[in-house]
Amino acid sequence: MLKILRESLLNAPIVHRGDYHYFIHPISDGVPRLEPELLEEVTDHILRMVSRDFDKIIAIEAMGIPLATAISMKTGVPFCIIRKRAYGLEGEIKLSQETGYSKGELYINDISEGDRVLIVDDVISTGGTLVALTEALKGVGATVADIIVVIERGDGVSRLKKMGIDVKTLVCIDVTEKGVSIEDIHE
Ligand SMILES: O=P(O)(O)OC[C@H]1O[C@H](OP(=O)(O)OP(=O)(O)O)[C@H](O)[C@@H]1O
Ligand SMILES: Nc1nc2[nH]cnc2c(=O)[nH]1
Repeated sequence: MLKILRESLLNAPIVHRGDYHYFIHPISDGVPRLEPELLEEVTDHILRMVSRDFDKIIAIEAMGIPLATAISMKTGVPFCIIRKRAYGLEGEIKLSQETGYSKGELYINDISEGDRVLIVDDVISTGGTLVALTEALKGVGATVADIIVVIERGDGVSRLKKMGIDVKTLVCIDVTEKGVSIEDIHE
């Protein structure tokens, strides 16, 4: 299982973003092209790992979007995108995102008290993005049914665990300038 994901990660090129070794992969970048077989392998696996008890899917721009689209079409559940630009709508919530290589703002719209959400994203690294997002959702009064992230690197998952937040991932990798190695695959 997860054969296409595993092989494609082992072939992922690495570039430098400052001191950060950034891997490039179809699921996390859309580059090189995302083949439907890989998207299907990953989203079918996600649906086996999560509870089906959610009424909204939340995707973080940009690379949560193809995952959320596929999951939405398979489940019939709508998705909202946490955007990197403001719309100025009533009730919009702004949060600060900090990753290992970037800082910016994210904007939440159309999530309300009582919503049961599935959060989906491509990568977790420092966990900065998910810490900010889960805190904002708590403020809104939404319930997080599950958080599922395809690729785990770094200590973000344990950082969230210490806060009492469980993040499920499909694969845990290590990244050096030589490339990606697989530490654990959650089949
Ligand atoms: O755990 P963290 O250190 O917070 O990193 C994880 C975040 O980094 C990537 O987002 P990025 O802002 O690069 O967006 P992209 O999807 O547009 O590549 C990824 O999609 C996560 O949202
Ligand atoms: N594509 C990609 N996305 C990331 N998000 C956090 N770290 C990374 C990384 O190394 N590569």
